[in-house]
Amino acid sequence: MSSDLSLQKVSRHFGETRAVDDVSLDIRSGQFVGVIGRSGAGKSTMLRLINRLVDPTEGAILYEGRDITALKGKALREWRRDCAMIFQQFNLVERLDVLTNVLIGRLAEHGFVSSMAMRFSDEERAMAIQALDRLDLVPQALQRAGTLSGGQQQRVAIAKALVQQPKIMLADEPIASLDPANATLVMDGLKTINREDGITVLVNLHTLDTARAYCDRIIAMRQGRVFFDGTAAQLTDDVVRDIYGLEGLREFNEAVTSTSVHSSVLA
Ligand SMILES: Nc1ncnc2c1ncn2[C@@H]1O[C@H](COP(=O)(O)OP(=O)(O)OP(=O)(O)O)[C@@H](O)[C@H]1O
Repeated sequence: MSSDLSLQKVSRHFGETRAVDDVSLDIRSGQFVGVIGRSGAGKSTMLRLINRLVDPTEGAILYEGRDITALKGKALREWRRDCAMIFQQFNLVERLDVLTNVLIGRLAEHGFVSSMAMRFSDEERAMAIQALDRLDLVPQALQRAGTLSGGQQQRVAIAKALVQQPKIMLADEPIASLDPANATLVMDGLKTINREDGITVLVNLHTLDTARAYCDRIIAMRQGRVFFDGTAAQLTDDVVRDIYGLEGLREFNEAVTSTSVHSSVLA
């Protein structure tokens, strides 16, 4: 298949710490993949490796057969546009309005001068409004981003990522700071984009039932390694207990009761 993402024996060490340790994965285009694991398991580092925010110590990452770890300059900027990143803390400019924040997602397409002036075409504005509409945020378009709720801000971040017209969306704990209702809206937004646009989604999550509710495939990491890679149905409590021990199962279940979200898309 031509548009697969492939991690081949990828490791990233920070001093003595093996944040990601000999990970090999093939991710088919259009999959919705959840990455779970305890704090420090290597989830963020794995997403950052794919987006090239960090470079691997060893191994290769291929996309459509091309080694993206070798990209530089314009090619690297294009790769970062192709794999949009969403962060736990939204990464918006709070003093700017929502529409402008979304349009900032288009800057990778602009030259230096037009970027500095933040000049956008009518077509780009229409694209941004359409993205906001898909996330039910048109009424907030002219509001300052900092005045929105956390869940709304995260949906703005998704709209901003959408106007990049990415092939992959990497979401690093996108619902960790949100209440269950807002978490559901954000996960539903990601799922809709995945289904309607065929964008591959890789999302780091710390709750099992969110991963089970939304993901075609769940990857569980522990100490930088992949310990489980399968479907939600295969990730039974028994498997979780084998992977993380009784304490791990309890920890996940506690997280589930405090922040569980349920998919309205899948309902
Ligand atoms: N820039 C860095 N410098 C040094 N150590 C790092 C760096 N980034 C990550 N690490 C270490 O690598 C390991 C994996 O961290 P990572 O953030 O990828 O885990 P995680 O599973 O995403 O955890 P969390 O859920 O807490 O974000 C941890 O031990 C962390 O301290």
